[in-house]
Amino acid sequence: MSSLASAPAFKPFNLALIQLGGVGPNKSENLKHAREMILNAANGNSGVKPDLIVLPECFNSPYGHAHFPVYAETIGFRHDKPYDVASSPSESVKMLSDAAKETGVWVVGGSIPERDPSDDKFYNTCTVYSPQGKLVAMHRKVHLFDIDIPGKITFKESETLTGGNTTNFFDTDFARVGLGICYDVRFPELSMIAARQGCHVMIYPGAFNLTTGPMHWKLLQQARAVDNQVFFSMCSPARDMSAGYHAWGHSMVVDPYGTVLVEAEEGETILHTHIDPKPLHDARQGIPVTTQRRFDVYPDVSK
Ligand SMILES: O=C(O)CCC(=O)C(=O)O
Repeated sequence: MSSLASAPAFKPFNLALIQLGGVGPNKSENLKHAREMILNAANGNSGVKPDLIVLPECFNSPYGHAHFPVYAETIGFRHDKPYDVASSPSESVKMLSDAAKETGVWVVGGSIPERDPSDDKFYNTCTVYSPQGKLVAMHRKVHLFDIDIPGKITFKESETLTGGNTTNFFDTDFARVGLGICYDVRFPELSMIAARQGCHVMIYPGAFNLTTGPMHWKLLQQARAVDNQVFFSMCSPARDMSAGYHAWGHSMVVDPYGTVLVEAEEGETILHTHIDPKPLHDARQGIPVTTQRRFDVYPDVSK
């Protein structure tokens, strides 16, 4: 959870999504490659450096409920307490913080399996770093990916994970950014709350699959973008058919009209986009749903 002080002014910025490939069983290799890709992304596109770099869900370990406890790291971050990265027990936190500091860019560190020693539970957790390398925000996936589509895909994150119980955003000098992870996108409440708390952009590291990816990956991002008149972006791992989980890829950025600004294919790539606040302001002015809500008709969602 983050402070509800007024949101920063929304300014133009450059966003880079790393559709990371080659995530395998060796965590040190995964971290090394993710770091190299952050440095590559920070070199920018035609000399335009990004302000914010995003990694995908579960970037330091294979994806699957059996892997989470094996790869889990203690992070120990709390939004209401100062956090010292130098004494963090998490090697992933240290790498992400160093990479943010070295490049001078905001980093949304995808997600990693987290173990919280205070309750001895495991979470799917996203951490966020300022350009000074400070860990400023954290989001634990709220809605666990438990689905069963016979003959296609059965997945049960709740076998080993616990869902987080907070909504989260962070403030930069260019936008207020709301956080979610993958399956969270299916629950409009999370992004609706973030938008009503002043978020301009939603970033959801994610890893849809070859069944639900073609069905819903783009549709859900467009829906959440249009519902809330915000920019919406999900960053996926690259597809690896030799891995246990086949990610859909297709990382993308959608504007507040629902227009897809950029979309990857399935392989490893870095997507660079310029985010211009104008479509957000134009959409809200021209189709003013954000001021036309009838909370008298649905008071249970008015808080
Ligand atoms: O919602 C879906 O279809 C996929 C979700 C997912 O892969 C995840 O939460 O990791």
